[in-house]
Amino acid sequence: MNNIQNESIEFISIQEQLDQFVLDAKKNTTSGATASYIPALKKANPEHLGICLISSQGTFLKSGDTDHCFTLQSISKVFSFIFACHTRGIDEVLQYVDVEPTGDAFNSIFRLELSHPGRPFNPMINAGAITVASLLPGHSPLDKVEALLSFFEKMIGRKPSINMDVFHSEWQTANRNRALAYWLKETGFLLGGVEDAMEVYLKLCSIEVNIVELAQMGLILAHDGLHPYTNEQIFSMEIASLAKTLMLTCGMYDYSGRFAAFVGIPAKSGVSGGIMAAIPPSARVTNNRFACWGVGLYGPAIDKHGNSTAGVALLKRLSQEWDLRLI
Ligand SMILES: NC(=O)CC[C@H](N)C(=O)O
Repeated sequence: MNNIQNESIEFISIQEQLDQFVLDAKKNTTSGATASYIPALKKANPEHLGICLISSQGTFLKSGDTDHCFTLQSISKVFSFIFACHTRGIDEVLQYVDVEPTGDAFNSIFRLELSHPGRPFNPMINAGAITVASLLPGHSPLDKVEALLSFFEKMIGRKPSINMDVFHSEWQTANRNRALAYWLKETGFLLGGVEDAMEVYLKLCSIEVNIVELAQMGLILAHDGLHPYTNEQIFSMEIASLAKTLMLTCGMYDYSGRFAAFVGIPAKSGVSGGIMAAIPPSARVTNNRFACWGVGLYGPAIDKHGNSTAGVALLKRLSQEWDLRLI
C-alpha cells in the first residue's frame, strides 16, 4: 500500500505540486494585512497569491493569481544598487554604502547616528537605497529614473512604467524617508539635493511589473548577470554575486536571518507584497542540475517585518519540498 502511494506521488507533475503548494500557502494570507502606511498600497486585495518560476533552460511555471501588476517597492533596491555598481564601479559605490546587515526595520533611522562617519549599513534598507538613488547616472531625477528604466528594458524586454498613484501617495507621506535623506545629506552620504534623491528613490519604488517579469529579473541574477535567452551580459558576475549576497543577508528586512536559515535562497521583498528570488542550479526540480531559476511572487498581505505572509510560507515549502537551499 505504502509503495503504491509513493509511486503515485512521484507521478505528480511539478505543476500540480506547485498548484497544491500555492493553495496551501494561501491560508497564510489571513495572518497579514496590506501596507497601510502607503495609502495606495492599502487598496490591494489581501487574498491574492501568485507565483512564477522560470528556469535558465526554458521551463516555465505559473500558479495562483498571476495576472496582477504591482509596484516593486524595496525590490527596486537590488537593481538600483546593481546599476550604480555597473555605472560607477563597485569600489566607488561601497565608499557610500556598506554591506553589513542591521537586523533593524527597513526604515529605521537610529543606526545612522551610531555608525561613524554615517555611512548607511547596506543598500537593501531605505537609508542605503536613498544614498544609492543619489549615485545613479544622470543630471536630473528624470534622467536617473529613465536610465534605470532602460536597464530594466534589457532584462524584461519592455520599459516598465511608474505607477504615479503610488508615487504621489508615498511622496506625500514620506516624512521618515525625508528624515533619513536629510541625515545622509548632513553626513555627506547623499549626492545632490534631498528632494531630487527622494524623487528618484520613490519613483523606483513605484515601478510596476508582473510576476513573470519579476521572475525574469530573478533568473538573470541567478544566472550571474547573463540573460539566458538574449545571451547579453547585462551586468558582471561580480556584481551579481554581491547583489545575491546582500539579498541573502539583508533582503528580507529584519527577518533576513530566519529566512536564510529556513528557506536558504537569496530573495528580496517589497511592502507591496512582491518577492523576487534567485535560485542556484538545483537537481531536484527537473533532474537538470545545471538549470537555475528565477522566482517572481506576489501576495500583498504582509507581516510586521514587511514580507508577504503567504509568500514566505510558499517559498519555505518550495525550498523544503524541492530542496532548493544554497547550503
Ligand atoms: N520595504 C519597502 O518595500 C519600503 C519601500 C517604501 N517605498 C518605503 O520607502 O517605505
